[in-house]
Amino acid sequence: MTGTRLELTDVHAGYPGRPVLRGVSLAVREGEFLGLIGPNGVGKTTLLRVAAGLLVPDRGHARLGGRPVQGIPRRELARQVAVVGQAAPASFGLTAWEVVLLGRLPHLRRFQREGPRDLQAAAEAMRLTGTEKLRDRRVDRLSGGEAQRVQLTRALAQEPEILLLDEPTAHLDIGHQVEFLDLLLRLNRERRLTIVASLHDLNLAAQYCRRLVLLEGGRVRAAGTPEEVLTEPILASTYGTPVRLGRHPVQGTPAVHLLARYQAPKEAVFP
Ligand SMILES: Nc1ncnc2c1ncn2[C@@H]1O[C@H](COP(=O)(O)OP(=O)(O)OP(=O)(O)O)[C@@H](O)[C@H]1O
Repeated sequence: MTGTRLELTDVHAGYPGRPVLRGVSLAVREGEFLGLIGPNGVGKTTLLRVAAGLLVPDRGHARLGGRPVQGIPRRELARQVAVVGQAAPASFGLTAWEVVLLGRLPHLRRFQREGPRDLQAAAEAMRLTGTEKLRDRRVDRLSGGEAQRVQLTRALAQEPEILLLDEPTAHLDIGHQVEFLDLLLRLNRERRLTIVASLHDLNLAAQYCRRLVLLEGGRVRAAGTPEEVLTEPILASTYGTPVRLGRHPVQGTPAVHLLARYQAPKEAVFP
């Protein structure tokens, strides 16, 4: 029996004049790979920010290993939780290697320089994500996908217990999407890294996550296995568009087919 790593209890959170989460409760078990899904603006990023201790809930609690996230000193929190956000943090002029080394900061004392152990962790993370080729490139001159892979590398160099990822595949081509998610799954299974990722691609979410949490209206609309959450009625009402559910031909996981609502008359289609 594995324990709960991260727990949100009746969390209400948002921004001045804009309540977003209105009573979200969820528990993430140790070694779990949880997918967070839901329409634009529903609060996925906000939930991840609360979990990372970057946003204080107005009501309710976020707990990490049973302790209130807000009470955990910053550096200690950063040794436990790594975040890969949608927007890369400002890193003007830094090379990929320098950005990856930033992941070691929580492990260093003030003014302490990186030692062999830190250099090794950074190099190992680059090897895992296949970003060695980008090592000496300036990150502000990388493509969106390359920059995203460097940010994951920084997060892995941090050697966290929990990885929180906000739309990690947003800028990636299909080859890199699969490579990225395969890597996450491998880290999850082989190193028991606990992962929470917000994902818009419901098919990828179904293929990679054993459990999904669907947000709607600031609350959890559905939580469970992909089969339990990805149903035609739930998706149609949450996303406001009809869908058809099928099966992935190889993995057997739910496959969501979108239905175009506009049918062009045949004669209007150019040869
Ligand atoms: N810093 C902010 N100040 C004010 N409002 C914000 C801020 N950040 C986000 N919001 C608003 O809070 C709501 C939830 O945003 P959030 O980014 O959590 O949604 P999301 O589910 O991650 O969306 P998406 O799928 O589009 O990335 C949105 O209406 C957004 O406009």
